[in-house]
Amino acid sequence: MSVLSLQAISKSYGPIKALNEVSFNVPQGSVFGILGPNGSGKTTLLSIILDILRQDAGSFSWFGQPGSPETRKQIGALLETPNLYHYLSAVDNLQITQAISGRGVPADIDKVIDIVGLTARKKSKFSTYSLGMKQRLAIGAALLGSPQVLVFDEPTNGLDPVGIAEIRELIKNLAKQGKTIIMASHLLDEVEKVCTHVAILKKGTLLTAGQVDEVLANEDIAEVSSSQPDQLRAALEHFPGYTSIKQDGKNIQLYFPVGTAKLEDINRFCFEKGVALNLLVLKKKSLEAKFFELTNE
Ligand SMILES: Nc1ncnc2c1ncn2[C@@H]1O[C@H](COP(=O)(O)OP(=O)(O)OP(=O)(O)O)[C@@H](O)[C@H]1O
Repeated sequence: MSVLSLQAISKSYGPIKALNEVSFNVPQGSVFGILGPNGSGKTTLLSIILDILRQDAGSFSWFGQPGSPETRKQIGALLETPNLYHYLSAVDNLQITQAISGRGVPADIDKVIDIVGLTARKKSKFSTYSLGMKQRLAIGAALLGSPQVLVFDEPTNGLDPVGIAEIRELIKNLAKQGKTIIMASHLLDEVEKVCTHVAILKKGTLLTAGQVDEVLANEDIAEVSSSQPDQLRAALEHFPGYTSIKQDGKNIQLYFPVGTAKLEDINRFCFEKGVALNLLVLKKKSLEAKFFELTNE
Protein backbone atom coordinates (compact mmCIF):
# COMPACT_ATOMS: atom_id res chain seq x y z
CA MET A 1 0.00 0.00 0.00
CA SER A 2 1.19 3.52 -0.77
CA VAL A 3 1.45 5.96 2.11
CA LEU A 4 1.96 8.86 -0.29
CA SER A 5 1.10 9.09 -3.94
CA LEU A 6 2.15 12.00 -6.17
CA GLN A 7 0.53 12.60 -9.53
CA ALA A 8 2.17 15.04 -11.95
CA ILE A 9 3.07 17.69 -9.37
CA SER A 10 4.32 20.93 -10.93
CA LYS A 11 5.46 24.14 -9.28
CA SER A 12 7.10 27.27 -10.66
CA TYR A 13 8.54 30.32 -8.96
CA GLY A 14 8.05 32.94 -11.68
CA PRO A 15 10.16 31.72 -14.60
CA ILE A 16 11.85 28.96 -12.55
CA LYS A 17 10.23 25.56 -12.97
CA ALA A 18 11.04 23.99 -9.58
CA LEU A 19 9.00 20.79 -10.20
CA ASN A 20 7.88 19.43 -13.54
CA GLU A 21 5.09 16.80 -13.45
CA VAL A 22 6.66 14.70 -10.73
CA SER A 23 4.87 11.40 -9.97
CA PHE A 24 5.87 8.53 -7.68
CA ASN A 25 4.52 6.40 -4.83
CA VAL A 26 5.98 5.92 -1.38
CA PRO A 27 5.27 2.39 -0.10
CA GLN A 28 4.30 1.85 3.52
CA GLY A 29 7.26 0.97 5.75
CA SER A 30 9.86 2.23 3.26
CA VAL A 31 12.72 4.58 3.93
CA PHE A 32 12.30 6.73 0.86
CA GLY A 33 15.18 8.98 -0.19
CA ILE A 34 14.61 11.99 -2.43
CA LEU A 35 17.97 12.64 -4.02
CA GLY A 36 19.05 15.52 -6.17
CA PRO A 37 21.71 18.15 -6.63
CA ASN A 38 21.21 21.62 -5.14
CA GLY A 39 18.17 23.37 -6.56
CA SER A 40 16.59 20.20 -7.95
CA GLY A 41 13.30 20.81 -6.11
CA LYS A 42 13.55 18.55 -3.05
CA THR A 43 12.56 21.14 -0.46
CA THR A 44 9.80 22.44 -2.73
CA LEU A 45 8.43 18.91 -3.03
CA LEU A 46 8.52 18.28 0.73
CA SER A 47 6.88 21.68 1.36
CA ILE A 48 4.03 20.78 -1.00
CA ILE A 49 3.32 17.38 0.58
CA LEU A 50 3.33 19.05 4.01
CA ASP A 51 0.84 21.74 2.89
CA ILE A 52 3.36 24.53 3.41
CA LEU A 53 3.37 25.39 -0.31
CA ARG A 54 0.66 24.85 -2.89
CA GLN A 55 1.44 23.11 -6.18
CA ASP A 56 0.47 24.82 -9.48
CA ALA A 57 -0.77 21.56 -10.99
CA GLY A 58 -1.07 17.87 -10.15
CA SER A 59 -2.25 16.24 -6.94
CA PHE A 60 -1.07 14.09 -4.07
CA SER A 61 -2.75 11.84 -1.54
CA TRP A 62 -1.75 10.57 1.89
CA PHE A 63 -3.08 7.11 2.85
CA GLY A 64 -5.30 7.25 -0.27
CA GLN A 65 -6.97 10.51 0.87
CA PRO A 66 -6.39 14.11 -0.20
CA GLY A 67 -4.28 16.03 2.37
CA SER A 68 -6.28 17.25 5.39
CA PRO A 69 -5.55 18.37 8.97
CA GLU A 70 -6.45 14.80 10.10
CA THR A 71 -3.97 13.07 7.80
CA ARG A 72 -1.39 15.76 8.61
CA LYS A 73 -1.49 14.63 12.28
CA GLN A 74 -0.08 11.25 11.22
CA ILE A 75 2.97 12.92 9.71
CA GLY A 76 5.91 14.21 11.76
CA ALA A 77 8.23 16.59 9.95
CA LEU A 78 11.61 18.22 10.31
CA LEU A 79 12.06 20.69 7.47
CA GLU A 80 14.51 23.18 8.86
CA THR A 81 16.18 23.77 12.22
CA PRO A 82 13.19 24.05 14.53
CA ASN A 83 12.74 26.66 17.22
CA LEU A 84 14.36 24.97 20.18
CA TYR A 85 15.34 27.18 23.08
CA HIS A 86 19.04 27.26 23.83
CA TYR A 87 18.66 27.91 27.56
CA LEU A 88 16.13 25.10 28.11
CA SER A 89 16.63 21.35 28.55
CA ALA A 90 15.43 18.60 26.19
CA VAL A 91 12.44 17.95 28.46
CA ASP A 92 11.44 21.60 28.69
CA ASN A 93 11.87 22.11 24.95
CA LEU A 94 9.69 19.12 24.09
CA GLN A 95 7.04 20.24 26.59
CA ILE A 96 6.82 23.57 24.78
CA THR A 97 6.75 21.91 21.35
CA GLN A 98 4.01 19.61 22.55
CA ALA A 99 1.94 22.42 24.05
CA ILE A 100 2.15 24.36 20.75
CA SER A 101 1.53 21.41 18.42
CA GLY A 102 -0.97 19.55 20.61
CA ARG A 103 0.64 16.27 19.51
CA GLY A 104 0.71 13.32 21.91
CA VAL A 105 0.55 13.40 25.72
CA PRO A 106 3.15 14.52 28.31
CA ALA A 107 4.12 10.88 29.03
CA ASP A 108 5.41 10.66 25.44
CA ILE A 109 8.24 13.06 26.18
CA ASP A 110 10.43 10.62 28.10
CA LYS A 111 9.76 7.92 25.48
CA VAL A 112 10.79 10.22 22.67
CA ILE A 113 13.93 11.31 24.53
CA ASP A 114 14.80 7.64 24.99
CA ILE A 115 14.26 6.86 21.28
CA VAL A 116 16.64 9.64 20.24
CA GLY A 117 19.22 8.55 22.83
CA LEU A 118 19.23 11.68 25.01
CA THR A 119 18.02 10.23 28.33
CA ALA A 120 21.33 10.76 30.11
CA ARG A 121 21.37 14.41 29.03
CA LYS A 122 17.67 15.18 29.13
CA LYS A 123 18.04 17.84 31.83
CA SER A 124 21.05 19.57 30.25
CA LYS A 125 20.57 22.86 28.45
CA PHE A 126 20.17 22.62 24.66
CA SER A 127 23.12 25.05 24.29
CA THR A 128 25.44 22.40 25.80
CA TYR A 129 24.54 19.75 23.19
CA SER A 130 26.70 18.72 20.26
CA LEU A 131 25.26 19.43 16.80
CA GLY A 132 24.32 15.77 16.49
CA MET A 133 22.45 15.84 19.81
CA LYS A 134 20.63 19.02 18.74
CA GLN A 135 19.56 17.33 15.53
CA ARG A 136 18.43 14.24 17.44
CA LEU A 137 16.29 16.40 19.71
CA ALA A 138 14.81 18.10 16.64
CA ILE A 139 13.93 14.65 15.29
CA GLY A 140 12.48 13.86 18.73
CA ALA A 141 10.17 16.87 18.35
CA ALA A 142 8.91 15.36 15.08
CA LEU A 143 8.25 12.05 16.88
CA LEU A 144 5.79 13.52 19.41
CA GLY A 145 2.38 11.95 19.03
CA SER A 146 3.97 8.86 17.43
CA PRO A 147 3.19 9.73 13.78
CA GLN A 148 3.27 6.85 11.29
CA VAL A 149 5.17 8.86 8.70
CA LEU A 150 8.24 11.04 9.18
CA VAL A 151 9.47 13.62 6.68
CA PHE A 152 13.03 14.91 7.08
CA ASP A 153 14.82 17.49 4.92
CA GLU A 154 18.58 16.83 4.88
CA PRO A 155 18.60 15.26 8.37
CA THR A 156 22.39 14.88 8.52
CA ASN A 157 23.29 18.29 7.11
CA GLY A 158 26.28 19.85 8.84
CA LEU A 159 27.00 16.86 11.09
CA ASP A 160 30.37 15.17 11.56
CA PRO A 161 30.77 11.45 10.72
CA VAL A 162 29.81 10.39 14.27
CA GLY A 163 26.68 12.57 14.20
CA ILE A 164 25.80 11.21 10.75
CA ALA A 165 26.19 7.61 11.96
CA GLU A 166 23.94 8.33 14.98
CA ILE A 167 21.18 9.78 12.79
CA ARG A 168 21.56 6.81 10.42
CA GLU A 169 21.05 4.37 13.31
CA LEU A 170 18.09 6.38 14.57
CA ILE A 171 16.42 6.33 11.15
CA LYS A 172 17.04 2.59 10.80
CA ASN A 173 15.51 1.98 14.25
CA LEU A 174 12.46 4.10 13.39
CA ALA A 175 12.05 2.05 10.22
CA LYS A 176 12.24 -1.18 12.25
CA GLN A 177 9.35 0.10 14.34
CA GLY A 178 7.32 0.26 11.13
CA LYS A 179 7.49 4.00 10.46
CA THR A 180 7.61 5.22 6.88
CA ILE A 181 10.41 7.76 6.46
CA ILE A 182 10.68 10.21 3.58
CA MET A 183 13.97 12.08 3.53
CA ALA A 184 15.56 14.54 1.13
CA SER A 185 19.31 14.29 0.90
CA HIS A 186 22.27 15.03 -1.31
CA LEU A 187 24.46 12.61 0.69
CA LEU A 188 24.29 9.73 -1.74
CA ASP A 189 26.32 7.40 0.37
CA GLU A 190 23.99 7.95 3.31
CA VAL A 191 20.93 7.32 1.17
CA GLU A 192 22.48 4.11 -0.10
CA LYS A 193 23.14 2.97 3.48
CA VAL A 194 19.74 3.91 4.92
CA CYS A 195 17.08 3.98 2.21
CA THR A 196 15.07 1.13 0.75
CA HIS A 197 13.66 3.31 -2.05
CA VAL A 198 14.88 6.35 -3.92
CA ALA A 199 13.59 9.03 -6.29
CA ILE A 200 16.22 11.04 -8.18
CA LEU A 201 15.37 14.61 -9.20
CA LYS A 202 17.25 16.90 -11.55
CA LYS A 203 16.11 20.48 -12.16
CA GLY A 204 12.59 19.57 -11.06
CA THR A 205 12.28 16.51 -13.28
CA LEU A 206 12.07 12.98 -11.91
CA LEU A 207 14.84 10.88 -13.47
CA THR A 208 14.02 7.58 -11.82
CA ALA A 209 12.24 6.14 -8.79
CA GLY A 210 12.02 2.70 -7.24
CA GLN A 211 13.71 0.28 -4.88
CA VAL A 212 17.35 1.21 -4.34
CA ASP A 213 18.33 -2.30 -5.51
CA GLU A 214 16.29 -1.96 -8.69
CA VAL A 215 17.53 1.51 -9.48
CA LEU A 216 21.06 0.19 -9.12
CA ALA A 217 20.57 -3.24 -10.59
CA ASN A 218 19.96 -2.38 -14.21
CA GLU A 219 23.53 -3.41 -15.02
CA ASP A 220 26.00 -6.10 -14.02
CA ILE A 221 29.65 -5.13 -14.11
CA ALA A 222 32.26 -7.87 -14.37
CA GLU A 223 35.69 -6.56 -13.43
CA VAL A 224 38.58 -8.53 -14.86
CA SER A 225 42.35 -8.22 -14.71
CA SER A 226 45.42 -10.09 -15.89
CA SER A 227 49.19 -9.62 -16.00
CA GLN A 228 48.72 -9.55 -19.82
CA PRO A 229 46.29 -6.57 -20.07
CA ASP A 230 46.63 -6.07 -23.84
CA GLN A 231 45.90 -9.72 -24.65
CA LEU A 232 43.04 -9.67 -22.14
CA ARG A 233 41.45 -6.63 -23.75
CA ALA A 234 41.84 -8.14 -27.24
CA ALA A 235 40.26 -11.41 -26.07
CA LEU A 236 37.38 -9.81 -24.18
CA GLU A 237 36.34 -7.70 -27.15
CA HIS A 238 35.15 -10.99 -28.70
CA PHE A 239 33.22 -12.11 -25.61
CA PRO A 240 29.49 -12.34 -26.46
CA GLY A 241 26.70 -10.42 -24.74
CA TYR A 242 28.31 -7.38 -23.13
CA THR A 243 26.92 -3.88 -23.76
CA SER A 244 30.08 -1.87 -23.18
CA ILE A 245 33.69 -2.28 -22.17
CA LYS A 246 35.80 0.14 -20.12
CA GLN A 247 39.38 0.10 -18.94
CA ASP A 248 40.60 1.50 -15.64
CA GLY A 249 44.39 1.01 -15.54
CA LYS A 250 44.97 -2.74 -15.69
CA ASN A 251 41.37 -3.54 -14.79
CA ILE A 252 38.79 -4.04 -17.51
CA GLN A 253 35.09 -3.64 -16.81
CA LEU A 254 32.52 -5.43 -18.92
CA TYR A 255 28.93 -4.14 -18.62
CA PHE A 256 26.04 -6.57 -19.09
CA PRO A 257 22.24 -6.31 -18.87
CA VAL A 258 21.24 -7.24 -15.32
CA GLY A 259 21.51 -10.95 -14.50
CA THR A 260 23.46 -11.90 -17.63
CA ALA A 261 27.11 -11.66 -16.52
CA LYS A 262 28.40 -15.22 -16.00
CA LEU A 263 31.80 -15.20 -14.33
CA GLU A 264 32.48 -18.90 -15.12
CA ASP A 265 31.93 -18.23 -18.83
CA ILE A 266 34.30 -15.25 -18.78
CA ASN A 267 36.93 -17.28 -16.95
CA ARG A 268 36.67 -20.22 -19.40
CA PHE A 269 36.67 -17.89 -22.41
CA CYS A 270 39.84 -16.11 -21.30
CA PHE A 271 41.55 -19.39 -20.41
CA GLU A 272 40.76 -20.80 -23.86
CA LYS A 273 42.27 -17.65 -25.41
CA GLY A 274 45.45 -18.29 -23.39
CA VAL A 275 44.98 -15.42 -20.89
CA ALA A 276 45.17 -16.23 -17.16
CA LEU A 277 43.09 -13.95 -14.91
CA ASN A 278 44.24 -12.57 -11.57
CA LEU A 279 40.95 -10.79 -10.85
CA LEU A 280 37.34 -11.66 -11.70
CA VAL A 281 34.55 -10.05 -9.68
CA LEU A 282 30.93 -9.06 -10.19
CA LYS A 283 30.23 -5.49 -9.10
CA LYS A 284 27.14 -3.38 -8.74
CA LYS A 285 27.15 0.23 -9.69
CA SER A 286 27.15 2.39 -6.56
CA LEU A 287 24.24 4.76 -6.14
CA GLU A 288 26.74 7.60 -6.41
CA ALA A 289 28.00 6.43 -9.80
CA LYS A 290 24.42 5.96 -10.94
CA PHE A 291 23.43 9.38 -9.65
CA PHE A 292 26.30 11.12 -11.43
CA GLU A 293 25.57 9.17 -14.60
CA LEU A 294 21.90 10.21 -14.50
CA THR A 295 22.45 13.83 -13.60
CA ASN A 296 25.69 14.27 -15.63
CA GLU A 297 27.18 16.09 -12.68
N1 LIG B 1 10.88 31.14 -2.79
C1 LIG B 1 11.50 30.95 -3.95
N2 LIG B 1 11.49 31.92 -4.89
C2 LIG B 1 12.13 31.73 -6.09
N3 LIG B 1 12.78 30.61 -6.43
C3 LIG B 1 12.81 29.61 -5.53
C4 LIG B 1 12.19 29.73 -4.24
N4 LIG B 1 12.40 28.57 -3.56
C5 LIG B 1 13.12 27.77 -4.38
N5 LIG B 1 13.37 28.39 -5.56
C6 LIG B 1 14.10 27.81 -6.72
O1 LIG B 1 13.44 26.61 -7.07
C7 LIG B 1 14.40 25.60 -7.40
C8 LIG B 1 14.21 24.40 -6.48
O2 LIG B 1 14.59 24.77 -5.15
P1 LIG B 1 14.54 23.78 -3.89
O3 LIG B 1 14.96 24.56 -2.69
O4 LIG B 1 13.23 23.12 -3.86
O5 LIG B 1 15.64 22.71 -4.29
P2 LIG B 1 16.46 21.71 -3.37
O6 LIG B 1 16.66 20.49 -4.20
O7 LIG B 1 15.80 21.56 -2.05
O8 LIG B 1 17.84 22.45 -3.22
P3 LIG B 1 18.90 22.45 -1.99
O9 LIG B 1 19.49 21.09 -1.94
O10 LIG B 1 19.87 23.50 -2.43
O11 LIG B 1 18.11 22.83 -0.77
C9 LIG B 1 15.76 26.28 -7.32
O12 LIG B 1 16.10 26.74 -8.60
C10 LIG B 1 15.51 27.43 -6.37
O13 LIG B 1 16.42 28.50 -6.62
